[in-house]
Amino acid sequence: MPMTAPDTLMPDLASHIAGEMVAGGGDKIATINPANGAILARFAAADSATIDRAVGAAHAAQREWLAMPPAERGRILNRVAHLLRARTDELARLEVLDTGKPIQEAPEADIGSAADCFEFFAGLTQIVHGEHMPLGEDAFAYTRREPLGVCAGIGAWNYPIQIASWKTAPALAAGNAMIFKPSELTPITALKLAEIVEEAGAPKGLFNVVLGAGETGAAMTAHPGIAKVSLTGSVPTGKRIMAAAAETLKHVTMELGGKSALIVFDDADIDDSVSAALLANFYTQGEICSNGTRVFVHESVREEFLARLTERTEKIRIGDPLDPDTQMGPLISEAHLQKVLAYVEKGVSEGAKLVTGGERLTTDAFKNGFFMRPAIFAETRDDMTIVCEEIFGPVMSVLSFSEEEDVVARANATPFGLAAGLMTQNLARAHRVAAALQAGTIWVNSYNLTPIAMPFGGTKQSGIGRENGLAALDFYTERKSVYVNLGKVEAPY
Ligand SMILES: NC(=O)C1=CN([C@@H]2O[C@H](COP(=O)(O)OP(=O)(O)OC[C@H]3O[C@@H](n4cnc5c(N)ncnc54)[C@H](O)[C@@H]3O)[C@@H](O)[C@H]2O)C=CC1
Repeated sequence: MPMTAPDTLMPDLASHIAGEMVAGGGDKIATINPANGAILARFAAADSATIDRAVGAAHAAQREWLAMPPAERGRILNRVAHLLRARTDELARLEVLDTGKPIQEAPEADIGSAADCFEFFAGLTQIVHGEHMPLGEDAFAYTRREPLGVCAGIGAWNYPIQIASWKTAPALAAGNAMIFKPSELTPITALKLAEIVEEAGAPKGLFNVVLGAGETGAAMTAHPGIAKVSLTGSVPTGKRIMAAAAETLKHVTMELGGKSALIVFDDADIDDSVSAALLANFYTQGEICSNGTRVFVHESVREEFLARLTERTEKIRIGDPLDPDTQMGPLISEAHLQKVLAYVEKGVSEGAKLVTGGERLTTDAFKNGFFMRPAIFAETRDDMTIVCEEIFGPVMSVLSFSEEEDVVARANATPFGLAAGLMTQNLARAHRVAAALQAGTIWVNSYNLTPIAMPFGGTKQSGIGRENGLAALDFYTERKSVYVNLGKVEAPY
């Protein structure tokens, strides 16, 4: 049993392969609590020998898994959902320690979403089946929907167990095995998920977790025994993984970054619009890929909107993320905080008006953590850096507009296409604008809700493929066509 080092909260972590803790031979990495900078645990990155071992275990377990009746596989995935719910408090606390997100959020948005996902895909194991094609008297064809084999999942740090589940549940439901690498910044809860999947009755090795940073992810992407890579991460990492996956022609799913728009029309309910803008920018400290960070407000309601928005933003309670009253915790790391603060500076230097926030919190309660006040910029232009680039922190840009056609064109003028939102009471406008916006998800009179039944994913440079919904199964299966001839074989020779 590993010992807890005197300066860490937990014992050393290790990759989880076929039910065993496997210390990798790679770099030593520490995961820290962003609320106070303390080291939570250390681990060694998985090296290529460790990844080989995970791939071997996954192939063996996948054969066993596939031999089980689909209904039995569904029962096991349902047990995973049940165990996740039963352990919500413990898992939510770990997620908060590792990510800094407020404990107000984690039980539902993180652990609840993970459980919902296993439950949804548990119900689908029996419908992963093919089609029959009649071809006349003497022939027919049918398709089989077969799993890809061993899939790799690579995660970001903002929603660790949710990302692990959104990849693993559909992969397993379709008959695959999964090797998951959480972000090196947030490795803890994926390891808990591995224990839970085994406790639920899945064959050991069906779901493995390898720890490490980019090098480990790159070794997974290059591995010939892995059939698919599903990434949640930034656009530059997505491009690197896609290029590397081409060497072995792997399937890829890419859940990448965004710079989404939220459009507030003049007939929208103003308080609801402010609520949507807050949810679209400041939930999880603004560290959400689908955030609507370009808030376009109709010029006739802009002043009123901005006043109410500022008032509510200044009341957001920032503090210890484990305190149930806290509404915003620290950013994930010192480096990330510095990056976000640099964007705030850039906004000011390019002439945007900083209406509120944007500064680091340094008083006693905050001094070793990575806290900042949520920032709102007004008087922004479409060409400013803060309006063009993904910041991935609590920084909102408010822009104004007068014409629907013009605002839709401006909302679409970005290489990203993950999500968008619109606030209006006009039904025809809602559907017209939803159709015209170039994004994978559109929220009408809401923002950032991701029920598992609804497919989620990006267009343009925000991604390829979809997670969740029935759609996700397409990205974890292949169709095999079987042509059956009942007559004589006709040949011209
Ligand atoms: N579309 C979506 O569903 C979501 C997208 N994101 C995006 O993720 C980004 C923030 O997360 P980060 O962890 O900072 O992203 P990142 O791109 O730096 O890292 C993501 C993961 O990729 C791994 N990685 C890095 N280099 C790699 C390589 N060459 N080969 C294989 N793996 C590699 C990292 O270790 C990490 O596990 C933002 O851009 C955000 O928009 C975050 C959450 C959801």
